Amino acid sequence: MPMKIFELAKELNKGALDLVEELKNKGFSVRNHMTVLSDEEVKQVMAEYNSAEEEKKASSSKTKKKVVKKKTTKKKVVKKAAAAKADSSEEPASEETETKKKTVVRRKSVIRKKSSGDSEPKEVKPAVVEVKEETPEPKVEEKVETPVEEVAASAPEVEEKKPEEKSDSGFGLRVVSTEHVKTKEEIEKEKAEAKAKKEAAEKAKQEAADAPHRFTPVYIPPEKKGEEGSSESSDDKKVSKGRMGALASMMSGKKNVNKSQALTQERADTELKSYALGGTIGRPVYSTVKRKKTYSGPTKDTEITEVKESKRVVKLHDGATSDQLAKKLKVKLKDMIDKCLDINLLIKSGDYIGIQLANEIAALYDYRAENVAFDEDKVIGKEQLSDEDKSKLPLRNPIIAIMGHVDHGKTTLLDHIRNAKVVNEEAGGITQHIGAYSVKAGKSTLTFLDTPGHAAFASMRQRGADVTDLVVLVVAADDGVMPQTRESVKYCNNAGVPIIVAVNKMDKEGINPDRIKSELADIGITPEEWGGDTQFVPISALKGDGVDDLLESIALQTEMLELRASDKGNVEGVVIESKIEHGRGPVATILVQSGTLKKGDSLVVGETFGRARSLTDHLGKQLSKAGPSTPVQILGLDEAPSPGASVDVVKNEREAKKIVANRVAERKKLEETPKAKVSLEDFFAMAADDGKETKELNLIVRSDVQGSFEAIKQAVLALSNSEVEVRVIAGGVGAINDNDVNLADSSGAFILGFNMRPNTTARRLAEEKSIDIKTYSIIYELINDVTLAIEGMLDPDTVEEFIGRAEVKDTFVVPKIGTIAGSSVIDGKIKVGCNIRLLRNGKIMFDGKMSSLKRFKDDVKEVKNGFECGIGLEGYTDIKVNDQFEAYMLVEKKRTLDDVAKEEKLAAEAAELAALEAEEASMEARD
Ligand SMILES: Nc1nc2c(ncn2[C@@H]2O[C@H](COP(=O)(O)OP(=O)(O)OP(=O)(O)O)[C@@H](O)[C@H]2O)c(=O)[nH]1
Repeated sequence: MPMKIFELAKELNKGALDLVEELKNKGFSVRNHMTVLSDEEVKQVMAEYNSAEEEKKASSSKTKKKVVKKKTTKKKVVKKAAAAKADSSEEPASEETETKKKTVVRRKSVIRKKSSGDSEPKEVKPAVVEVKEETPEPKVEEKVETPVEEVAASAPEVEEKKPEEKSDSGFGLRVVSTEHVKTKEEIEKEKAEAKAKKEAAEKAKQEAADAPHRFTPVYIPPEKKGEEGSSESSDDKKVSKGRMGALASMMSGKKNVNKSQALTQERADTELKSYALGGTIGRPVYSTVKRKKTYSGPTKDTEITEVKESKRVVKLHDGATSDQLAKKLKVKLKDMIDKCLDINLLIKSGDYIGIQLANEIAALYDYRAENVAFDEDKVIGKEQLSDEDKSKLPLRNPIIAIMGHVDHGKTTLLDHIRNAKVVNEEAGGITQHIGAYSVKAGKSTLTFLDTPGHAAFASMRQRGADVTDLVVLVVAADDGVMPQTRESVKYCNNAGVPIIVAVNKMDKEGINPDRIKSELADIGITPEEWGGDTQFVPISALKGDGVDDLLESIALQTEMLELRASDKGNVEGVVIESKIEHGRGPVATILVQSGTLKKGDSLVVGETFGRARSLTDHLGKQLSKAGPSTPVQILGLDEAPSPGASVDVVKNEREAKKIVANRVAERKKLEETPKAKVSLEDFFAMAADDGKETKELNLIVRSDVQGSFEAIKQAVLALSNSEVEVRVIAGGVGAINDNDVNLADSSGAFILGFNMRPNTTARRLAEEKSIDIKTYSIIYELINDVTLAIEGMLDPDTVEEFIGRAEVKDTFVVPKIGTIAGSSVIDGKIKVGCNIRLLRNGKIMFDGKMSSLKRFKDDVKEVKNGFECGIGLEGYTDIKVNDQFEAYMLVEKKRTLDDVAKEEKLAAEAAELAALEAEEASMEARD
């Protein structure tokens, strides 16, 4: 019965397509599994199939043996493969190679499983698979390189079996070759060819062995880092590392890219963008990527450029703070401070440095400081004369000041000179109090500076001394050298002003002029008759005795000084006194020091300016001009100038205003400059260390208006007490000037400004002399600071502070130590180092220091109430049972002015009581 192939395959329990293949091989004319086989064909196939089945059964035992054999072969292959690993590649004909060759052949075979389901194919399959597994892929590739003839020669077993299988296996297990199945002849031919090739290869190999050695490139994997004997250079490593790093970055997606990679990426992005833009504008837009220029090797030698000499200048307006200076010098402040120490200069942040000092500091850095502040001298046109030029100038009248202690007769002497000499000689004239006047003494004319009253004496003295050529030191013969006498001497020495001593009150009885000479000689003023150079003139200011001699001596002495000044050129002067008079406005007495002041001149006086509308001398006479050493009173200033202020004549009012504006600006700038805060207490801590016998607080007070000056003066003077005397030795209305600073320097006084600041030159001077100036705008603060200063000068009170009491219970004598009192603390505590009193029935037996304090045998620091202890006394052993110890500490307590006031009140009351008692006693005695 005809059947379709797939039906027959089903019958035979085979795959339809397999059957199609088989039938094709057997020469059946079949196209596919749907091909219909004729009845005969079906029978033929069935017959063949059955005979094959029988044959298969009969040969099943034989097949098993084959399998075993295959297994053995496999084991052999594995073993040989392992052995081959150890063998060198120089043994191409080894068994391993044979196995591999087999493998190569088998790789080209497809193993089909018999559909009968018996165990045989199952056993075969793993066998083949195992062979495959035992032959790793890379090895197969290696074997591919093996000459073909070798493969052919070494694979006879498999190849030879193929025809057998084909012939007798039928539908059994078969190795189906996808390639052409070679015939015997072909195999023989191939063998012959392979043999010939092998011989040729061996011959070539032999020739190669005989030939000279050739380098064979061999890949050596990179050695591990740190491995010894690494042949890889560091550069190679770097490159390799770089590449690997880049690769790693790419793999990880990290942006760990170098500059060039970044640049490339940037370019790529830019390009991408441009393409994107191209979509809209029709063409790609390229932008230039600026490549950063990098230094790629030596080009030019680097030259250190020196700052030109002309540029090594720091320009300062009179000065600068240390911070500003460091900035201008382009150095760190800390470095500058350190460097300044090299020149023994201690500066700190915020310190104001004047131009001179700034120049010194700048020099440390090869710079120089240039003052670019408004050059007043240049505008005024001041000239510095040489000594030779000065010696050619005409002589001028001497300026004389009178100094001395309170009530020694200064005013009396001045009055006498003025009344006797001025009034008498200038008959009919009415003397004007202008603070200075000139008198005739022989051929000379002497100009005396008036010193109005005790209160303002210090101020006038200071002013006078600074402008005076000679000082008459008045010393009362009945009183001798007193504090202000010494102070005057000190000041004159400091200013380099010669002295003539007027020994006054010679009319008094019981005086001892030699005592004065002796006392003054002790402070360096030695009389001529004692070998010194100071004239001592005995006078009586009250009676006028010796005054002519005094004037004569003054004239003589000043003649020797050869005082010269030009009556031409720039006018220079100083303000002696100033006030505002009702109806006249600001009035100032000026002492012309150089040049000739003319009526109508434009003036700059301190921080004010104006025109000299009128010039009046001390006799009230109007002058058209005033030459050197002439005191004149002027009207026409804008404000009342400060005493001591300098007077300059300028071209016109415009220039005067310019100068004044600059001075005001300077002052304001100074006010803004942070100043080191030093309390008056600090000052006095230093002053106290000077070891002065008497405690005096000398002050120089400058204020904006006379009223406040007087108020301040009265307030601070009122703070004087039995221990500290407050003295206002100079001051008044006006800016703190050079003279104030000089006076402070010589007298150790402190400068206080109330609504007043130092002028430019005074500030510089104070800086040079390290004089601290304190300024206030509230009187209370000023008074408070002075109070604190005084309190700082007061000796502290030592007060007793009770700390405890103990009772003696027993006494012991300890060798080398002495008597120890076994005591019980009954109040407070007993402390080591405290003072201790021994009381016996209330009587003080000992008052001193404790030598030891013990608890049992141990030294202790303190023993509290209720505990027992052993007490030893320094240098005292007579301690008895029931005695009491009183422990106390001596504590220093700062005293205040209130304390002093109370003490003084108590002292006054006690003195009054004592006086009363004394009076009563005397009355009783009389009765
Ligand atoms: N006996 C006598 N008394 C004199 C003489 N000179 C001054 N006096 C008196 O001493 C006192 C003080 O004289 P002043 O001239 O006021 O002394 P001062 O030094 O100017 O005093 P202050 O201005 O307060 O510093 C007055 O009572 C004078 O009369 C003198 O030569 N003989």
